[in-house]
Amino acid sequence: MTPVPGDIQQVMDEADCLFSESQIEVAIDRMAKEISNDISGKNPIVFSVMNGGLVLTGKLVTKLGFPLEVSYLHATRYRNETRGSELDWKAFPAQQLKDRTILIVDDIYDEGATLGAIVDHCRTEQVGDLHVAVLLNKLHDRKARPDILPDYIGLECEDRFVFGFGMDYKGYWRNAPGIYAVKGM
Ligand SMILES: O=P(O)(O)OC[C@H]1O[C@H](OP(=O)(O)OP(=O)(O)O)[C@H](O)[C@@H]1O
Ligand code: HPA
Repeated sequence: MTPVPGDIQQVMDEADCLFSESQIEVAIDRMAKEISNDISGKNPIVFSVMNGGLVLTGKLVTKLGFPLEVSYLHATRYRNETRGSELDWKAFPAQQLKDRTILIVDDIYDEGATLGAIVDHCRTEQVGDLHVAVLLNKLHDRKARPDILPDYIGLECEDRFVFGFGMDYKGYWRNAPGIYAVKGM
């Protein structure tokens, strides 16, 4: 058996809980209502931004009571680190995006470079109608593309490294049911 790295359990034990599971559920319910008002009846494709968007996407789509397709894309720039670097496109959307209504779903809007690249790709592919949903907006003045703001934001947090509900600490704790901040970060 490959052991879990030594600091992983300790990070959870010492973390500050920023949002509980029930607070997150309330936020997702609100997002689902807002999204339904905007794209119900538009035959959208919902793209989960892997890996972080996985948990929110799963929760969110069960609350959208109209026909839609679910798919994924994978753009990553943190690679299990706590600082982002250059963006690596691991999987572009497989579908034709031209003239489609698209909903991009991700866990966190931090510096925004990831979302910026995804929006640029969607525009290049001439999507019809583009919407972006994120669970968490991290509040700071380092946004790479201040012109791009997600249409649907679940919660806002202070400028700390967070994990849980899709977000990882060194690849772990995406499965944590709340949102936590690493002690001292
Ligand atoms: O706003 P930014 O500063 O660009 O950061 C946000 C992005 O970073 C994380 O992905 P990550 O690169 O960790 O990939 P992963 O989800 O596959 O771990 C997160 O899931 C977002 O997609
Ligand atoms: O604070 C964060 N936590 C986890 N993943 C992230 N990706 C960007 N920012 C973060």
